[in-house]
Formats: sequence, structure tokens, C-alpha cells
Amino acid sequence: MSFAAVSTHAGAVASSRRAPVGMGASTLGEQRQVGRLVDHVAGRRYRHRRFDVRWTASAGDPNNESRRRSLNSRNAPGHAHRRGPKPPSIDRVLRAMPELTPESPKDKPVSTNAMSFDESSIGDTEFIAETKLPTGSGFYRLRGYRHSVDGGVPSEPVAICFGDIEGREKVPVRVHDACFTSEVLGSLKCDCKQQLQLAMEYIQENDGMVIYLHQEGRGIGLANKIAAYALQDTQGLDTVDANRALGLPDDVREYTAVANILEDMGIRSIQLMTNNPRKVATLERLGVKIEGRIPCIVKANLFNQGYLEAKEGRMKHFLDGSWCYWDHSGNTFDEDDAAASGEGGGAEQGEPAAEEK
Ligand SMILES: Nc1nc2c(ncn2[C@@H]2O[C@H](COP(=O)(O)OP(=O)(O)OP(=O)(O)O)[C@@H](O)[C@H]2O)c(=O)[nH]1
Repeated sequence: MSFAAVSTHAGAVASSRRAPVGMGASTLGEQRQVGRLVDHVAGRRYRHRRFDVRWTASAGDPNNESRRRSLNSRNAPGHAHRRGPKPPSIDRVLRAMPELTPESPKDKPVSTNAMSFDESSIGDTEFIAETKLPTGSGFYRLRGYRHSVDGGVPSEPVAICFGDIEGREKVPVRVHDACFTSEVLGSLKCDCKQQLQLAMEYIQENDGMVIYLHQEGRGIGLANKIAAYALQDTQGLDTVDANRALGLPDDVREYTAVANILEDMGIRSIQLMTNNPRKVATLERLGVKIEGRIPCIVKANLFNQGYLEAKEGRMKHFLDGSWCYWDHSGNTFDEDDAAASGEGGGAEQGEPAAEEK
């Protein structure tokens, strides 16, 4: 299966070529259509898969005290190597943001403190334990960490691993940020859940890791993301302008935990599964050696076209229109049909196209 451009097959149920992005109150017909779409996606993604379990007990012994260490201890004391003045912690940035409610985001004062996180910050990331996690699609190694920046509120990044990747080069790694709305509730407004599923499947077939960070809403938090959604619904703003209308940064995610986790596991270089140029640049600035990029593209559904358009057009993600499920003549394209007819062109054929750097 190819990692790039794997469809969620929204085209199979799309009756119109380009559905409106900002959907108002949904009709029963729309709800049924969404239900069919979800069933279709679920059936597709959760199909039975064969897998071989590559699991080494020694690598994950939580009682091994040598593993329980602060990953930046070699840099102690006091982050002496920090460059420049002490940057604000992400908590401070978020605390400075206005409190918002979905009902009245515009009535609240707009924050002028819309700074992005300063990547020169150094986070402390402590390995806590590893366990073997059985899932519907195989066993993964789950490594729990505790992470904080500038002594701020700790977060708990997780490394979801498949295979013996410690000490290796060019390890496929996805850095994935939390999306409660899609991953827990099944929202179709974005592509986050499908990207996570693709990454999990990809590392199972190629050995690799998903580093899952609790940075909801590109770091602004869930309540603020809901407020941004409310503005998208009521004012037709895209995902970038909705943040800005609330006085919030476009993207306030920080990735020091990623560099620290890679160091902890002795991973010498990675192939990053992403379409996001900011993610690539930020990680490189943190010293992560990126030797290739693996596209992580999901086809659009009826509700996330505007989101994907904004990712491509506003945030300059490397997408090149590949998320569209229609061709330039306006015809929808069902990859199942192409695969069944042996025409090729289906994105699930062939090996993933990692771009060498
Ligand atoms: N503020 C905001 N955050 C969103 C919205 N939709 C999804 N998100 C969050 O966006 C994050 C994912 O970022 P994306 O920009 O979709 O993708 P990415 O991870 O930067 O890039 P890829 O690596 O290519 O997937 C998750 O934390 C989601 O919770 C939205 O409309 N507004």
C-alpha cells in the first residue's frame, strides 16, 4: 500500500463535484450520506490485515532504571547552551490568549500577543515506561514520556513504535498532533484521523514510529479550536483566518519532545511523514536529521475540502492538489474502480515515494 495519496474514498459517495465547505444545519439526507461515508471509510481502514509481530521485551523493560532519565540531563545544569534570551513558554503564550466561548468569540477582546512558540526553547523529556499494545491491526510498542518546556505544565508525548528501530537511520517517523474532534469523535472537518491511520499502517509495514503530541488545534487547545470552528461555521472563515480573527497564532506547536525522543532511542536520522514545510523546518532547526520526506496525503471528503485548500494555499503544505477526488474535467474518481479494472493509478499501488533530501 502506498502511503501517499491513499483515498478515504469520499468520491464514491459524493453526489456533487465540489460540495459546499461551510455546511449549515444538516438535513436527514446529508446525515445519511455522512453515515454512509463513515461506514465506507471504517470498512476500508479496519479491514483484517496480516502482520508479523516484531517485539523485543528487552527494549521495553520499564523497570530498567537506566531508561528513566531526563533526556536533557547531558545538557544540565540550567540549559546553559540555550541561545539568546529566555523565550516564553508555550503555557505562557496560551495563558495570554483571551478566554473564548463558541457563542461569542467576537465579543471578546482580541489578543495582540499572537506570537508563535520560540523553537530555541529546550524541553525536558523523561522516558517513563514502555508497554506492548495490542490493536485491531497489530501489536505496537507504546513508549510513554513526560515533557515540559521552561518548567511549564507537563505534557505526555507518546512514541508508538513498530519494529526494532532503536539506533537506526532513515527511520520512518510521523510527528502527529492531537485532534480530539476527528480521532475521538470521528469529525470529517479535517484529515487528522486518516493521516494517523495511514501512519500506523505505514510503520507496521516499514518499521517506524508515530510520535503523538498533545498539541490540540495546532497548539491553541481544544476550546479555542472549537471557537475557531464556530467562526468557520458562522462567518465562512478558513482555518487560518478563524485563528487570526480570535487573536490566536496560526500555529503554536513546539517539537522539542521529538528531538529528545529520537535522541533517547538513538535514532540517527528519519524520513518524516508529513506534508507540512513548517514541521520539516522546525525539526531541522532542533537538530533532527531528516533524510527524506514521505507524503501523507488523504483524499478530501465532503466536509474538509476547505480545510485542505487552506493547508495547501495558505499554509503551503506540499499537497499539489493531490487531495482532490475530482479530475480537472470535474469528474469524480473512485480508486476502487481503477484498482479493480487494473488500470492502475490507484494510490494504494506501488511503494511510497519518499523524497530523498
Ligand atoms: N486551529 C485549528 N486547528 C485545527 C483545525 N483543524 C484541525 N486542527 C488541528 O491541526 C492539527 C494538525 O495540523 P495540520 O495543519 O492539519 O497538519 P500538520 O500536522 O501540520 O501537517 P501534516 O504533518 O502534513 O499532517 C491538529 O492538532 C488538529 O487538532 C482548525 O480548523 N483550526
